[in-house]
Amino acid sequence: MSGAHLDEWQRRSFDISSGNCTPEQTADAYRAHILSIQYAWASSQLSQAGMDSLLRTYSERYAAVLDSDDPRTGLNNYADSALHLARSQRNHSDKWESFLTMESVLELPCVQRMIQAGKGGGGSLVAAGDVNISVGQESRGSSLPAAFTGDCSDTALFKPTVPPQPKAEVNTSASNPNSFSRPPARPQSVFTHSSSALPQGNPGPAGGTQNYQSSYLPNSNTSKRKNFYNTDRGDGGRGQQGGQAGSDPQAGSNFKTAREQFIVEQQKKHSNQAQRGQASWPAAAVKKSLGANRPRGTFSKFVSPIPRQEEEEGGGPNGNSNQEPQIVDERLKNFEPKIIELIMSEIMDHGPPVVWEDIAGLEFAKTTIKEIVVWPMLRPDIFTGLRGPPKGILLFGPPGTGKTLIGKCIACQSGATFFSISASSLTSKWVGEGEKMVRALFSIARCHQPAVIFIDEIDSLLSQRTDGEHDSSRRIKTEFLVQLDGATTSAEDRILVVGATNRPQEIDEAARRRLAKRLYIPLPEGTARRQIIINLMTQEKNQLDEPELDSVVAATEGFSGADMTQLCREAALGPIRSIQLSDIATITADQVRPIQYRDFQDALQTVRPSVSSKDLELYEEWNKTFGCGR
Ligand SMILES: Nc1ncnc2c1ncn2[C@@H]1O[C@H](COP(=O)(O)OP(=O)(O)OP(=O)(O)O)[C@@H](O)[C@H]1O
Ligand SMILES: [Mg+2]
Repeated sequence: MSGAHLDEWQRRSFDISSGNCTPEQTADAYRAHILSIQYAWASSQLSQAGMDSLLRTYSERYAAVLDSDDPRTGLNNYADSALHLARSQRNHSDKWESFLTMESVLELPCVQRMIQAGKGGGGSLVAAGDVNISVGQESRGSSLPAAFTGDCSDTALFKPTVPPQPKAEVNTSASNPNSFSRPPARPQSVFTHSSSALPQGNPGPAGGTQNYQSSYLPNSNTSKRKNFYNTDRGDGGRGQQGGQAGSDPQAGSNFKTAREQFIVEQQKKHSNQAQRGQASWPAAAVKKSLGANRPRGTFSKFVSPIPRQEEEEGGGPNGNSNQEPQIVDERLKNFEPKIIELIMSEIMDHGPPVVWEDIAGLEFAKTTIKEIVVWPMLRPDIFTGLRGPPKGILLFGPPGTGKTLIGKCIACQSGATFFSISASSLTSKWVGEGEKMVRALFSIARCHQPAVIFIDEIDSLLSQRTDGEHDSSRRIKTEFLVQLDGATTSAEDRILVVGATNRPQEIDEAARRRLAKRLYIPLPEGTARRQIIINLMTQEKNQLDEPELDSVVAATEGFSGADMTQLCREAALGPIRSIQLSDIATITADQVRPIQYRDFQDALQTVRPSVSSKDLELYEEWNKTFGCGR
């Protein structure tokens, strides 16, 4: 190779090995390597054997970058996300149809140009600035050039309403089975380079539309280069059309670009399905393009709307006896597995079990929640029509009064699928992902009915919408309101949203309306505080008698449940503090003295109520205005 060429090669190799390259840059560098190898061979700077071996190595590396769905090393994931972003525009409407029909695609100016070029014969099908999709020459017996036929696999992602007619004449089932390129999820020729700034040249080897020509290549050996291109055209043709082999059958005989392989497989599948009278190849294309080989873990059933087995056995989506997973797939097919996985990880199975008796006081709130959550879940047949439970509950009150505890209790006692969602799990740095998460959350909840979606600190998610706020958080809120309103849920859906907050005044008024049952969770009264102490003290050795207990209860007026817990913890440390330092290493657990009244007195010196009376007034006020308590 020439010096300039080698310098360039060296620079690119250094870039790749530096580890600082993005997958796109790595792919570009490999692509450039491949071109350099071809040009070096065409210019007699490289032997045939050398070219074969180098080409194989670098094509494999390039294909690995294309196919890898690791976002740090591959492009497949990128395509996956991008395509999902595009597809998510469909929202929940299963009846959505893309405007991309066969007719509308045919009317596109660039397609018209290609058709014209194809009809004209001999002319270039693709202009220099045009995209990278040509895979060969005009298909025989078809008015469409093969370039366009290949492109159909891309548009198939948007499910054209008119399924493309099978084109048996371009079926290339006789293609080389030894191909080492896997079908790419990102359908792009290995040799594709779409830069319009580069001079137009002949298509590169293996049928790619490579228009790139290195400016520093020596001009010698023009005839060989020409021959090379002719050879490779033939080679590409072999893949696409079963045409004549190139002058050197060894050259790239095992090589097929990832895109070629992809198209070949699509066409094969397409013609098979056409023979069976089916037209489901767009779905197959989606599946292929989105890296179906990715390990999906336990959530695989949500990903693929049409299982591969079914396709190959000839059963259509309706011909399967296993109907239930199909329905689940249908409802979740618009969501990325990643998002579904994230939401599923928020399902709370069983934490430490909490029973209603663990919650001291709060009788009204507990009864109301049982009415709304537990009974309707048990007897949905009775709780219908006007008796139907509300779709949303808001638990509000000072900090530490047991709102989260109630949430945990609902999780354990309701028998519903319990999603415990934090605002942070619904927000994402990716634009558009936040609202997708919200949509996915409700869709998954719909699939796992009856379901309770518990959102702690809901104020951070549904605070008042302001002009200055970030657009994405605004969209998340809007999506949430839409979902809460049940516009996309039917009346029979048994999904309950329970929000908890200690800042009810910050909640958006639209959200407030949707959380119809607003329950005040106040500071515990005397009996509740007493109950908390008894509950906690039964687990410990203590010598607290009734009058002492009464005086502790009296001394803790204004304490929240959390403050009471803190007081008991502090008092429980009293016996430990009374142990001599010299004994602490040797004393047995039995020798630690029981907790006594004096420990509580000491603890009361350090533990103070965490809620001020001024704050309390605000809650009381809000409860009077918006609360549903008596
Ligand atoms: N009514 C109660 N009965 C028993 N324990 C309680 C009660 N209220 C609070 N606690 C105790 O206080 C701890 C904190 O309560 P929790 O986390 O439910 O408060 P919260 O109302 O969610 O507070 P925040 O608004 O700050 O989130 C609980 O783990 C529990 O130990
Ligand atoms: Mg809480």
